[in-house]
Amino acid sequence: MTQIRPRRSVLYMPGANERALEKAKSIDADALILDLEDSVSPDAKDTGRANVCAAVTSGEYGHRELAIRVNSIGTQWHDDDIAAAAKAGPDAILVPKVESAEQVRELVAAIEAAGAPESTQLWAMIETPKALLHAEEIAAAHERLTVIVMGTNDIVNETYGLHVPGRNALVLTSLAWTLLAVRAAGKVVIDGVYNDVKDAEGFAAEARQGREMGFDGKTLIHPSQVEPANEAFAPSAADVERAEGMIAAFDEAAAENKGVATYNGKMIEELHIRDAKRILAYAEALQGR
Ligand SMILES: CC(C)(COP(=O)(O)OP(=O)(O)OC[C@H]1O[C@@H](n2cnc3c(N)ncnc32)[C@H](O)[C@@H]1OP(=O)(O)O)[C@@H](O)C(=O)NCCC(=O)NCCSC(=O)C[C@H](O)C(=O)O
Ligand SMILES: [Mg+2]
Repeated sequence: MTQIRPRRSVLYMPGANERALEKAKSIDADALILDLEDSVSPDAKDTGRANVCAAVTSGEYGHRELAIRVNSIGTQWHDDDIAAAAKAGPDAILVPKVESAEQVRELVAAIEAAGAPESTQLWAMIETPKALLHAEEIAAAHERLTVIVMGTNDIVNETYGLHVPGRNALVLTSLAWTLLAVRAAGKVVIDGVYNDVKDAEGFAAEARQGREMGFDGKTLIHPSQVEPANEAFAPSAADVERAEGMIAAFDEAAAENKGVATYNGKMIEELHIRDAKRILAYAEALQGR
């Protein structure tokens, strides 16, 4: 079982917001996206860049995975962002609005040329119609690309859609499609943000929906969303108990040379045991968090 890295809660924060960067040291998110793109105004880009690089090199964020979201390819800030981020060496450099496998390969070459440490992964956002149509090639384009992040705000914007509870149109066109493409490439995929920071119920419903679809976690915009995201995407005590029971029942059947068993009246085969073991590995990875 490959090492599981929990990414239940992936909290964005504006790189120019020093209070948020400070507060994040005590927020129980699995990962932080230190943003230089949409949440940072043009006149604050240089300050944001300096802040996020200092945050990354401070070593004060404990187990939290740190990603720097740079500005997209072709913007006036992109090259300086890549150079500074590569030098700071975060766990990941997140690039928005990626639209092709060729761009992924160019980005890997750029962060390597800028001296990024081996440990710095590339994460890409899929958030435009062209990116969605190329999701499969993007996800499979390079082994250094390990995580895909959904940009649902930009997708709704670019498709002239509406933000509605249940995200019907988004689920059918963009979310399910990208999830399949990323899983086919054996990568990690994180769901988009929920914009109404005051609507805890709506957030919980959307986080549950993302969990049921198979997303690995959810990107967040406010600290109040962290705990409900952690709960939605982590195996519950009941999940762990069921996984242990399934494995025990299957082992008993296997001892009698049977390849199929039942647990609580439901059929279990090898594929169910693989998932049960993944759940136990995930629960173990969360121990001590
Ligand atoms: C949305 C906000 C602007 C709301 O901010 P504010 O009104 O300050 O919220 P609160 O007063 O409730 O804040 C309470 C305390 O929490 C701190 N805080 C708030 N947000 C964050 C955060 N994201 N990370 C860390 N800390 C945070 C406040 O400083 C308060 O602290 P204190 O009172 O001193 O204890 C704000 O939440 C915000 O800026 N959120 C992030 C916005 C962002 O990063 N947007 C970009 C990503 S979304 C996106 O682009 C997705 C994708 O590209 C797409 O296309 O979908
Ligand atoms: Mg976006």
